[in-house]
Amino acid sequence: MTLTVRPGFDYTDIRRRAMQSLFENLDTLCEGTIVVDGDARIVWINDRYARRFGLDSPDQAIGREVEAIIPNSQMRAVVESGQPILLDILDAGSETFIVTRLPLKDDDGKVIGAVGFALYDQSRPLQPFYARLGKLQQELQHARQRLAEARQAKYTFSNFVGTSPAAMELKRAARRAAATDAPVLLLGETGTGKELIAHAIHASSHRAARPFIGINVAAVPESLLETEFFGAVAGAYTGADRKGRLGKFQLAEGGTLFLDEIGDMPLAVQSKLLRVLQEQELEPVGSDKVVPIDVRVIAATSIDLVRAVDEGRFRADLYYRLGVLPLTLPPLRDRLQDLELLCEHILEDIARRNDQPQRDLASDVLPLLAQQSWRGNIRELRNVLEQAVMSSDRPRLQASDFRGLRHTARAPASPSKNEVSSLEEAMNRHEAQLIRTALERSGGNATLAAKVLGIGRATLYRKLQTHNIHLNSETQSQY
Ligand SMILES: Nc1ncnc2c1ncn2[C@@H]1O[C@H](COP(=O)(O)OP(=O)(O)OP(=O)(O)O)[C@@H](O)[C@H]1O
Repeated sequence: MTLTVRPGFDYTDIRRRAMQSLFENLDTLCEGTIVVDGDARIVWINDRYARRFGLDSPDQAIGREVEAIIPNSQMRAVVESGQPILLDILDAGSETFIVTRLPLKDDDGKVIGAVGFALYDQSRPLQPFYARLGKLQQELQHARQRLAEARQAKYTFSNFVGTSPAAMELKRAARRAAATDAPVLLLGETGTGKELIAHAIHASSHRAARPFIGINVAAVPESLLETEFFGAVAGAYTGADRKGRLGKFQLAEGGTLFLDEIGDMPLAVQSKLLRVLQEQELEPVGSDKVVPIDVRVIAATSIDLVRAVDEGRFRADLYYRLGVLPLTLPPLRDRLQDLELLCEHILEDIARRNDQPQRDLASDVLPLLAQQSWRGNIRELRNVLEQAVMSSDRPRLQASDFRGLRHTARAPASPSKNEVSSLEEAMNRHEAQLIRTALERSGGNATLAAKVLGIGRATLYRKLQTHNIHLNSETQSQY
């Protein structure tokens, strides 16, 4: 067809010249030019490109399948699909090219081949972009790695120090829980190691390679809790921001979500959480689409959850759902047998963190520590040891370095209200109970138990006989 839109101008000729000039310019300016036929066999390749791929002359390439000369070539894909690849990176062994590939069509529009131009090699004009890209990629990789590390479990069961029967039983039960996928409810006073055990359960579960995400329910303002948990789509007004954001459930996908202080969760959020746990899917705030989730939940609380249920502050159905595997962490005062080991472990940690030699404890310190009530449990023990380390230069800490700790025996438990008996009988029973408790808490160490009770060791042995209390051979060997 001859176009004569404007007299004196042959548009077909101009188009032909434009194409020819484009081809010739690209051929001269480019690192390489290649033309293949409908079977992706090389019809033409320029000198420079042929040499790049180890040929002495372009003739050696003619008629051969393009991949035989350029192993990663995508020319066949262009021939087969008829679609251009306008910008791509061709990895050619030690070199990388920016390439463009166009299909060649006959007058009927049938694909009869393709032409490819290697625009630049990376050592030339794109070098600054490559450098920048490489740097950004490296930064991204580091950031991803840091994030992945932050989302890994920080502790394993080996970090849970303790060999007392109570600690061993807890670890056994927690290991059993780790082998299942059921929700776990960690109960216990503050500082007993609930968070540590949550990490350890995740670390030895089949989800270990996936994220561990923790959230302290009590620390998040009520108005933000829903978004924090379930996320929000862009545009949903959540009081925090208008941008969409992922919730902790989505961040924990495939892994474990640790809900600390679950007892502080408002009732409205409890209902939504229950639905999510039941349905295994959630709706981000402001969205009408459900997102399936695969997350194992470990919840923890230091409040009396049964009482919260009785008082209507915590949903009974959620309590049962979360409490499939309840684990109660023993308070420190019920495992004083572990006191020495814990102190050693904590003092070692303090020394490592401060890059100082490790301190140890004089013989009068453990009995003093054993007398404390430890309401803050191991966290409080750590604080007390840290303070003593800071306030003293002695390599062996003395009782006098523990200012603020009092030498007082803790109040004994009160006898049951239902018991009615003679005073002598009650006193005897009470004394036996006190001795048993002291022995239990001092891990069977009679010297420690005698100190806690404020009596001599000989007196203790006499009383053991009177009350027919036996020491097993394992604990006797420590006296
Ligand atoms: N058995 C243990 N062995 C060693 N360290 C422990 C042990 N239990 C707790 N700790 C340490 O005591 C501190 C408090 O533990 P953690 O935060 O796990 O307690 P928690 O029960 O979750 O407390 P809270 O209820 O206040 O959140 C941490 O530094 C933890 O590493």
